[in-house]
Amino acid sequence: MTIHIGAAPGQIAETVLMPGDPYRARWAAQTFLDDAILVNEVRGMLGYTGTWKGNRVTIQGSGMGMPSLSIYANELIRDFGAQTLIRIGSCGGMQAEVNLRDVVLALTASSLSTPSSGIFRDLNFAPAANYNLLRAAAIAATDRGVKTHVGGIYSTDVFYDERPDLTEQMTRHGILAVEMETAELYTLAARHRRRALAVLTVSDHLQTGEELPSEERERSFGDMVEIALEAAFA
Ligand SMILES: O=P(O)(O)O[C@H]1O[C@H](CO)[C@@H](O)[C@H]1O
Ligand SMILES: O=c1cc[nH]c(=O)[nH]1
Repeated sequence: MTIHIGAAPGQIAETVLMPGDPYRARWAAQTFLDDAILVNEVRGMLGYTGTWKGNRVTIQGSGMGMPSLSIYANELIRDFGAQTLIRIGSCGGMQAEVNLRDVVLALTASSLSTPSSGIFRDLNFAPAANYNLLRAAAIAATDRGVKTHVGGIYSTDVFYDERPDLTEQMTRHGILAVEMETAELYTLAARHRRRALAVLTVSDHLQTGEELPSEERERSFGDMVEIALEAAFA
């Protein structure tokens, strides 16, 4: 048990999927895991542990933004021994070819700052995915026939952005999508020698203003969860 995760020792699996939304953690556990049990509800940040094809998996909400994810990822790694951490999140498309429902596999995550920025100071550390997870996820997505993009994403601190110039620069430099957690997840994984990946679903588009209707989200998010599970145990 830690300050933010009430699970007993041994209740967290070595493989952890991390959605921002705790209700997505519950839905994914109930939909994809066998024998899922609730292992955390501190602050309503739900976590479940069960099995997928016989493999133990925990699905733990991270909350929104890098400071929140940083708390959960740190405790999962340092106190519960998590080895593989895969974010399953929504993102906003930033390129014309990145459409609603597409999956984005984050090769790298650029950011203006992360909770780890104080460590790097003026060094531009490049947070990057684990290659084996990324490759396995790309194969799983192709096998499922899901339109998938692999490339750089942008992890921002603010959803309501007052710096449109930053979005413009990111788009200009080929960044595929924006979300709010991956840069810190990849940085923590590098620091602690763990495997990390972000598998994202495009839920809206910054240039076109399109949004995925809520009733269609579940099917699209389902592809993302299964790609993450297949990559974790490839
Ligand atoms: O759908 P999740 O995983 O929460 O991810 C995205 O959605 C939230 C913003 O609405 C941020 O957490 C962002 O990263
Ligand atoms: O952080 C996010 C997540 C989804 N869509 C966005 O535009 N931003």
